[in-house]
Amino acid sequence: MGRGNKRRRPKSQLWRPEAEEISELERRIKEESPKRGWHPDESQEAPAFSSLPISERTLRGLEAGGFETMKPIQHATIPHALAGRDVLGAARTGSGKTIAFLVPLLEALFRERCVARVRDNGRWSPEDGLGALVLSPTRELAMQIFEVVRVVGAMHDLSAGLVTGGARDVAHEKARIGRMCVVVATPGRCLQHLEESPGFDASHAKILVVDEADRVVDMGFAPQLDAVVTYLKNPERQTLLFSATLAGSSSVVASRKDLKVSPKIAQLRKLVKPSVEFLVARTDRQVVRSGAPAAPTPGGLEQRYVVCELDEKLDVLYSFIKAHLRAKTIVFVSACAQARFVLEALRGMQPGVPLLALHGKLNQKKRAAVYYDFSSKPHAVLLATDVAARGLDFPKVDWVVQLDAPEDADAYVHRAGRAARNDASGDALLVLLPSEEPRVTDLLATARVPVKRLAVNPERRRFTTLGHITALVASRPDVKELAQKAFRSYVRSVVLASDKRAFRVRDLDLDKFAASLGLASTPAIKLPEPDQAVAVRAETHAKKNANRKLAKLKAQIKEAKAAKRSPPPPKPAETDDDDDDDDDDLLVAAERRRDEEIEEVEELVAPATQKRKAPPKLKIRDGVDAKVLGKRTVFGDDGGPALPNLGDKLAAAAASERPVDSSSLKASHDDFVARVRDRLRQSAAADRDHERRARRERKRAKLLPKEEEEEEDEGDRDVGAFLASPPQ
Ligand SMILES: Nc1ncnc2c1ncn2[C@@H]1O[C@H](COP(=O)(O)OP(=O)(O)OP(=O)(O)O)[C@@H](O)[C@H]1O
Repeated sequence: MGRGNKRRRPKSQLWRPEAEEISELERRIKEESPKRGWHPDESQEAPAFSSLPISERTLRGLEAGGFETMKPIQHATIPHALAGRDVLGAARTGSGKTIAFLVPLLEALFRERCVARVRDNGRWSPEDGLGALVLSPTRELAMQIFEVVRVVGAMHDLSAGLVTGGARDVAHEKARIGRMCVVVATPGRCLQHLEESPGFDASHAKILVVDEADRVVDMGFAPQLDAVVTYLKNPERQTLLFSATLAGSSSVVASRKDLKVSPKIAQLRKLVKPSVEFLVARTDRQVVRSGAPAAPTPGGLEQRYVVCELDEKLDVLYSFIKAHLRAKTIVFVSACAQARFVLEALRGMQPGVPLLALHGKLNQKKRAAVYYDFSSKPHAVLLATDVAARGLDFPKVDWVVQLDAPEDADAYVHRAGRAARNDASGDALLVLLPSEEPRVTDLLATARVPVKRLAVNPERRRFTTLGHITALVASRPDVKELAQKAFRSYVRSVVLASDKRAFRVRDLDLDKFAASLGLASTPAIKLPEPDQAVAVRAETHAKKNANRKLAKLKAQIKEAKAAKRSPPPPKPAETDDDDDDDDDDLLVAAERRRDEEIEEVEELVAPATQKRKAPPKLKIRDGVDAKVLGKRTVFGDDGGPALPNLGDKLAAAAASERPVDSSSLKASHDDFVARVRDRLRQSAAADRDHERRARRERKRAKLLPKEEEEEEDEGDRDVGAFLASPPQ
């Protein structure tokens, strides 16, 4: 239930008569609404929310959330949206877009439903079904929006529901969704309810909001969005589209004319009226309706990049973490398997800061738990895939480290935008391979991202994660399996990346990379030819989406047959995995696109009949050269050696943990490597057996239906909330 319920008093004591308030609001909106095309002056400070013609209920909700003064994007868009206009709003990450669309949404429903009740003039009312639909590309972002609805809408008599697919029980949602005035949803699950839930009527919905609108298109949700819109039949519908990169980084959209030509925008263009107000917040103070290029990342974000070899990345990360123990850091990697492996690897080294991982292979319950856990911790490291990149508002993130390069400038902007939110300061560090540097820095420069190269002092590279990781992988078959998966996932992400000028597998030293993950041999991997990568990617998606239901049905039939023949296989130890074949999990299919493609392509391109190349032998060098030992990079608090005092202090602190004497280090490392090599040889055969068994079990486990996990989640979380009191 909404917070407003606890403090409810008779309305007469709280509010003046609604009819009176509404007619005054309508009068003010008529008189005070800006002209079409208006945007705030550059010099104009954004005023308080109380200056807007909005209801006391919304004002109190805003006050309760600590929102008094508008942010530039709110100042620019809310007056237009209050006047009932369609809005296309673009502003940097963390600049307050959620409230920019929630305030007009709550106001429109308040005025509509009360007017409907008072005058019975055919406007929307709760009896008409859904009043407003908010679509977000990811579950986490939807959860976050829903939390803001609960705060800002706490004084309104509106019901609100969160519908995001995944582990939730569809039947449970179906029973309730028809009673919701406001639904915050992911596109896949929303469409499913529109198609299947008889009580869910969106035909009178007054408002459609699409948050992270470009991402919705990027993630392949455009067809679902189109399908959803066919259910919204109200000709008076108002549409609000928001995004951080709609107009920002890689594609500058400066006018309505550009809206027509940009293919990505063209897909969204259909959703809004031709008269849409297009507003871009260029800086923290400056809002323009059209205008010159500006950096798409927050002004308070210090952005740097370092260049290192692929096999040095874990050393770089470990050194970074040790130097920033009192920071809250998000580390982006390109695939779930990497997040899981790096988590295990770092945990064993106990760097002295809580470690968490957020990726698409966690079930929804765990993802929510990690989200809240990381949000509440003052210092922690979160290993994340792009699932966490868009729109998530983790409080006070100091650093964003992109350990694997982003696919493009938009992805960079969204990842980096997890820090320096809401006018705070923050730092972003991008780790690039030498082969990636020229192209990626070009892309960032074109997108006007001000990122500076950081020269890392090689003198400060002294330690390695290799010894620990090799021992860990040798002693833990489950971690070894993760390392192999991480290896394959990373390599495939490079092969399947669309920008071939930035990402080329031939530039990678795969043997060294495998060794840096503690693997005795380089895992065999069958890859599509580079010129087939795009086709493989597209085909994989099409197949996956088209065949989900059929695949599930087939799997169930197959499983039933197998059960008749033999007892069920033991459940695999790994319990985090979401079931990729979950029929209801439409969102995750797209959300995990990169990761899932990676998993699926493996099946597509490595048929059992194909001969595999024998994996090369373990490459542990006889001598101990700097590369094999790895390098420890010591960063100062500013991310590099720019502040020598602090950097030296940190280096000394790190050095005090482990001796720096290079000759004794070399001798003990030689000895260690020899022992590990013996152990590896002994365990290699056993590991191969284990791998085979695990692969078989995974295949069988994938065929198991998903109901068990969904039951576990049933009732764990609200599907909806009545913000103040249930609609009459
Ligand atoms: N008017 C305001 N006054 C104070 N704080 C605000 C205001 N509006 C938003 N915030 C805070 O700013 C932060 C960022 O807001 P929000 O998540 O809406 O940004 P966003 O633009 O949607 O970001 P992203 O592009 O990453 O989704 C939040 O913590 C929010 O509580």
